[in-house]
Amino acid sequence: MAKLFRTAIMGPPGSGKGTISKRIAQNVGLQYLSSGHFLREGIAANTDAGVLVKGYVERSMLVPDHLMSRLMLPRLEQLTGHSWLLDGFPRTIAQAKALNDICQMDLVISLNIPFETLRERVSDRWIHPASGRVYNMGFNPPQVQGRDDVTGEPLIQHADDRPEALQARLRHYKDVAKPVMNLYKKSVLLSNAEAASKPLGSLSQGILYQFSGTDTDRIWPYISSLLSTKISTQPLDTCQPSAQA
Ligand SMILES: Nc1nc2c(ncn2[C@@H]2O[C@H](COP(=O)(O)OP(=O)(O)OP(=O)(O)O)[C@@H](O)[C@H]2O)c(=O)[nH]1
Ligand SMILES: Nc1ncnc2c1ncn2[C@H]1C[C@H](O)[C@@H](COP(=O)(O)OP(=O)(O)O)O1
Repeated sequence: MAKLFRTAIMGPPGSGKGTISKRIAQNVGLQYLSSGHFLREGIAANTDAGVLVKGYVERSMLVPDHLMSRLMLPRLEQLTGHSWLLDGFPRTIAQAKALNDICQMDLVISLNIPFETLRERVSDRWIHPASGRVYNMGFNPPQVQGRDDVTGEPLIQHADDRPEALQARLRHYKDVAKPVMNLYKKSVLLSNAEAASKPLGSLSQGILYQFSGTDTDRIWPYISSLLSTKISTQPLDTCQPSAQA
């Protein structure tokens, strides 16, 4: 049985989840799954899932929990035997509970970034809509201004990244994320044996690590060091579907 590592990254819009996830994926051999990217791929390929979620994503609305879980959980079950990192899922307490029912995560990273920093970043954010590649005109500019590095196609700015829209998204994020963070924050001290004997879905978990700051480059070394510690002390794979509770 291999040592597997299951983690998720949380944070408000523009907090650097995508940027940090890319670094984690490069440093630790794990599968990176961004819910936003996954949904957009389905929409572009016109899959059944894509058709179902298109209306929500086009209006920047959250996809309903039952639908989101129905799409994401089978995708994660396909990754049995792999370590993974989730970005954008679970977003709500209902999604976190649904995920808990199939798998217990090892670590949840939460980014706590001041509003003013978020505002500056997103107003400078440009994306390549087809791939979801993200640029920032100061921090990681494209090689050619206004063009995607890989395809050369034009970059766009999201209407959602306007300051008024950002403020509303941030408020919404806080309301929705708080119970999710509480779920991962609560620490129940159990031995591995005790934990193994409980249905996974019933556990609250002390696995939330919060990082605050204004610069991804300053936060990153702490995350990198946490990951090294966690991965080297990780027990053999404990991620099992929960017993039917
Ligand atoms: N100036 C600056 N920009 C940064 C830093 N870290 C990330 N960025 C940029 O800030 C923007 C937001 O970063 P993302 O990684 O897209 O953030 P996210 O949390 O995935 O954002 P959402 O997709 O809205 O949830 C991007 O344009 C990044 O290139 C930083 O330390 N400084
Ligand atoms: N876990 C989740 N639950 C519900 N909706 C989600 C979701 N993850 C993404 N979405 C929806 C919300 C938006 O309509 C769209 C894009 O989400 P996003 O977080 O802005 O992605 P990205 O940051 O990759 O652009 O997908």
